[in-house]
Amino acid sequence: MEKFYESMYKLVVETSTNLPKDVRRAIAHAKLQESAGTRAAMSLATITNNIKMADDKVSPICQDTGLPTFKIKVPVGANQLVMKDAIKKAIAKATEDGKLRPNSVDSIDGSNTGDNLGEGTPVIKFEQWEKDYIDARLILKGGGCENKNIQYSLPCELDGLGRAGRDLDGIRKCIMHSVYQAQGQGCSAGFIGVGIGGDRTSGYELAKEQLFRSVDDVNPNEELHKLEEYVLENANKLGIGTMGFGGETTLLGCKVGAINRIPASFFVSVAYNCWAYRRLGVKLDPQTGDILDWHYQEGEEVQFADEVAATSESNQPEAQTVELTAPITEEQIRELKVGDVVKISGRMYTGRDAIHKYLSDHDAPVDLNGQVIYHCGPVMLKDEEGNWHVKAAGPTTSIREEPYQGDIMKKFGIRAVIGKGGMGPKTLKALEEHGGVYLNAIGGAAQYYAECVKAVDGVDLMEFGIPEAMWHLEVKDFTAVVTMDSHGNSLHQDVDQSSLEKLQQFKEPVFK
Ligand SMILES: O=C(O)C[C@H](O)C(=O)O
Ligand code: SF4
Repeated sequence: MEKFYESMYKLVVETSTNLPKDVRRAIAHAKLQESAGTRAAMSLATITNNIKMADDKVSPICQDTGLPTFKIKVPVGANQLVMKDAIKKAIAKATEDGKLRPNSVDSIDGSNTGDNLGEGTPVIKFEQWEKDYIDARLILKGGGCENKNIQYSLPCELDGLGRAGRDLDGIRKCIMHSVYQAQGQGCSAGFIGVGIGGDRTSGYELAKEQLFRSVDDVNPNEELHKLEEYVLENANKLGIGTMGFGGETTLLGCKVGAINRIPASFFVSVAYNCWAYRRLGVKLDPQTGDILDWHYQEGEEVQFADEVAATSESNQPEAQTVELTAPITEEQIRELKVGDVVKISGRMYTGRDAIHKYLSDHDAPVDLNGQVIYHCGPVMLKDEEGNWHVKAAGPTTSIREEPYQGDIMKKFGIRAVIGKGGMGPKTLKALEEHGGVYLNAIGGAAQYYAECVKAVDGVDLMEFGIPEAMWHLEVKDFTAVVTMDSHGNSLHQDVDQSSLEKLQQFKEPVFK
């Protein structure tokens, strides 16, 4: 097994940096559905540029490299303890090399272990089988989409769809609802794995297991196959679109599995995966640990080309492109409207969960008056001279900062926040009162945004760990879309409302 460590390192790096062929095809197909010049087309162009950049630089597709989860099938007699040790070593090395973000955080005191190793991380699950080779699969599922997983206990009442009973049609309603409730926050367009039955634990387990299926496989169970096709076709009529900006494609794949349940329980569990659907697998020699073959590599390879990700004014007559450099004035902010494209140059500060909590009851380490806060937890590497470099830096889900955001903007005079997925009514009200704007960046486009960062000028609050610290970034032409303005408009509120209306057309029974 002398090669097992090396093989696991390769698996981790490939999974984080090179999107599988089946996923690329689904994204390429989605891109064809969108009309040129729309926000959805612009987002998808950014996404495909980003996939290519990650390829070229062998760098993380998205900065959130998730909770590494390995599923390993072994022949009888294979030493699982040796494999576990080698996997942990490979994870620590990939973290040190900037291929994974240090993502293992103590749940009580918030400290980051720095190497992705810790109680419960990574997740490694072994299973014995009769075959004579090892099958190792890895999924890197980020937190934003993980937070959009949902479990239904039937019967239940669902927004827009009414009663979901204990039958195939009730299951159908739950799955349609799961796509609606995710909106754009899990970096749509997404993939869902659905587990029917089991208990709360095994139901979710089964849902995640579905994410290891190939995007283009055909479910051998005829009823489940029909359900998968139905959901894929109809979820795309909800109009949520890429990043929740509206558009033709909301869902890229739906896979459903079923296991038995006990009479009192009837769970439908949904695992939501973002477009950055990073899962790969290898077939290994059980003696040497050498890679014999890679999974998910069948079919055509889509190579995305560099392209200009632009919105044209013909589709959004009122929209404008505005260049901004901090410090920004209230007057400049009040001129912005939902739909405008903003290009930021100069300074911005990262701040996510720990920083927002900190700022709510402390002074800021820097003067934030007129400044821009970026909801981002980057992958950073320090060079030999002690200088920091950004390796991946896409936005994180902003709604988690909803309890703090408005108050913090007012307290420190912050004029713009950048994130993804939008924020709620409390922030919208604060933007109006204070003169602030919310800018939506393209979730998962971590290479694309890392390229906009020209220098790292400093860092504060490093005690929170790399993803949570306040990084001072010097950026050039950092592009994002105004989705909440200072006039009370929110694209997120509008898309949520219109998709709820569209969901209602799926109320009537389909599967008897
Ligand atoms: O943690 C992050 O950087 C992003 C997260 O995956 C998210 O989608 O919010
Ligand atoms: S930021 Fe988006 S693409 Fe990245 S892990 Fe989170 S949900 Fe996925």
